Amino acid sequence: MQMLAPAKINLSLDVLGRRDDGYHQVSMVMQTIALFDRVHVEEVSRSGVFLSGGSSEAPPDRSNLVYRAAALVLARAGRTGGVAIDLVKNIPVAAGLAGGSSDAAITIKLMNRLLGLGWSLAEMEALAAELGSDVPFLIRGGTALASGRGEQLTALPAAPTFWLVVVKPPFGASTPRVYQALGAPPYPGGQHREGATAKVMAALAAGSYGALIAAVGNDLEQVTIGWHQELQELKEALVRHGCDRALMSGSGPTILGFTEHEDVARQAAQAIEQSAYWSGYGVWVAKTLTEQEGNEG
Ligand SMILES: C[C@](O)(CO)[C@H](O)COP(=O)(O)OP(=O)(O)OC[C@H]1O[C@@H](n2ccc(N)nc2=O)[C@H](O)[C@@H]1O
Ligand SMILES: Nc1ncnc2c1ncn2[C@@H]1O[C@H](COP(=O)(O)OP(=O)(O)OP(=O)(O)O)[C@@H](O)[C@H]1O
Repeated sequence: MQMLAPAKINLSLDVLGRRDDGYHQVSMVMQTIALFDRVHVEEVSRSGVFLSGGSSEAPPDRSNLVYRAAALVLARAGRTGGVAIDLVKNIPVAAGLAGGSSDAAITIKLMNRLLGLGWSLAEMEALAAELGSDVPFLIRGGTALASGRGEQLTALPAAPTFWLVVVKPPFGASTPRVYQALGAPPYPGGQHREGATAKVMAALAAGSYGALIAAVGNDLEQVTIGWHQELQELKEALVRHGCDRALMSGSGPTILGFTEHEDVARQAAQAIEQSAYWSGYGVWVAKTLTEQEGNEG
């Protein structure tokens, strides 16, 4: 039994404050996109979790979120049997695209089905929250509002379909380091400014791509782009090559170019790929997914 695990992007990421437990209070609009890892699971006679595949940056050992998700499901379900899992990585690692979180979410969904556990989506989301803040959203995917530390979800109207040029620099960004560097409020821009999330939600309610790309924003950009000025240049290059807007995803360092047109996305992607200046940068083109499309994957 296998399923595709989609990458996620943040259409907005407002950091509202720092909590006592080391996390930050956030309000963000999350969206899945058609850039996928693949997870294959089957039952085996030996007990335990047997993981293969992965990549040099996400090796198939006990540190892998797929391993941790599978072990958690077996323990919580009280099963003594075993599963063999093969992971094919395509989503870049430590990129701000929540690849590991998506692999973990899909592992929970696959094992729920394979082992006939009968858990509801809400039950799976609760289990997912034990593995990371982004994991619950990836149980359903599509377009959703995430609050709390990112684990409290509210469904939103599906975003109008659009295309993304996804550019991953040849370096990663550590999510805890980025949040730590942001520190406590007040943040530049003012503590009581209207964040991007409210504007993105209004654009989604209106079904307007134009309003949406005017509204997108990410409070963590200032940290990661502050460390890597070339990311600002990359944003400008994507707009120069035809994208309507460019934004960092999650804690970065991946930069997204937004366009309604597949051909514009492919041309912009090709321009970055062929430029010696951006050598070593990984480039993908992906469209947005609805919850329904994610489930078919
Ligand atoms: C940047 C985002 O990907 C945006 O969607 C998420 O906010 C981060 O989600 P994630 O990678 O699943 O994060 P977790 O694995 O839960 O947390 C990793 C670390 O990031 C920091 N962290 C994470 C989420 C949050 N709301 N506040 C935080 O300060 C904490 O230091 C935490 O120990
Ligand atoms: N299956 C996996 N895929 C990717 N990374 C994994 C996996 N399992 C464990 N990891 C570890 O988790 C870290 C973060 O991985 P991931 O690719 O999900 O980060 P990210 O794209 O920055 O996510 P986020 O947007 O949630 O911050 C990696 O540095 C890696 O060591």
